[in-house]
Amino acid sequence: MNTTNIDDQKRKIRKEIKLMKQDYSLKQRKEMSAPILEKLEELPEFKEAKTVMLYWSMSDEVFSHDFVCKWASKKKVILPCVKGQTLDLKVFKGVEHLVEGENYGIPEPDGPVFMDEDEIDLILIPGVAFDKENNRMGRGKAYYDRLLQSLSAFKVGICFDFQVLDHVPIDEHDIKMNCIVY
Ligand SMILES: Nc1nc2c(c(=O)[nH]1)N(C=O)[C@@H](CNc1ccc(C(=O)N[C@@H](CCC(=O)O)C(=O)O)cc1)CN2
Ligand SMILES: Nc1ncnc2c1ncn2[C@@H]1O[C@H](COP(=O)(O)OP(=O)(O)OP(=O)(O)O)[C@@H](O)[C@H]1O
Repeated sequence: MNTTNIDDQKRKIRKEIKLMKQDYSLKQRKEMSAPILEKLEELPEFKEAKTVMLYWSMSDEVFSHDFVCKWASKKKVILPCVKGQTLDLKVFKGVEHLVEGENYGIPEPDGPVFMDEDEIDLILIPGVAFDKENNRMGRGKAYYDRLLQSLSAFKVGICFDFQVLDHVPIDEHDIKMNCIVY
């Protein structure tokens, strides 16, 4: 199978998942998110982690805002910042220090870039779809694929249950998760 074909398959899945997500209100999404985040908190790798990279959820993802705030007083919490084709990492210092990011307007920390990538013990990664073999597909910009190439942290994919498929198409760049919580 050639790459174009895989990109086509991914595009089809992104469209299908997008339709399923439209069924949920913010209230429902928060209710669906709580038990997923509780599972994450039970993971030994999360409990032991001192530095974690989380994400500030967009309107169709597992709701993470309260989770980020909750854990920021107990662990060093890093968030991704869009910088051209790549992601910068910055330490979360509170909601009042979030600014609108470039391109997608996702809130991200202001302040200096966090350079100690090796210090990150665990990284929580949202995605459009995952499969039982721990494969992940994202929004199609390969931001996380590029970032993960240089990180050795424990990788946890996170999504709603309807986003776990039997099989997601993968190409040579895609990096597997260590586990998925949903
Ligand atoms: N919460 C969160 N933060 C994140 C990511 C993410 O997936 N979730 N990212 C993970 O990479 C990076 C941002 N990447 C993004 C890539 C695409 C789109 C997006 O809105 N895409 C449109 C269609 C594409 C387009 O605009 O051409 C869409 O999905 O509808 C948003 C963020 C860094 N921060
Ligand atoms: N490390 C990489 N370097 C250069 N190009 C890449 C890399 N990883 C993926 N690509 C290319 O970028 C495009 C998008 O990749 P892909 O569909 O895997 O992104 P994604 O994992 O869904 O997105 P994201 O990681 O942003 O959530 C593909 O055409 C892919 O071949």
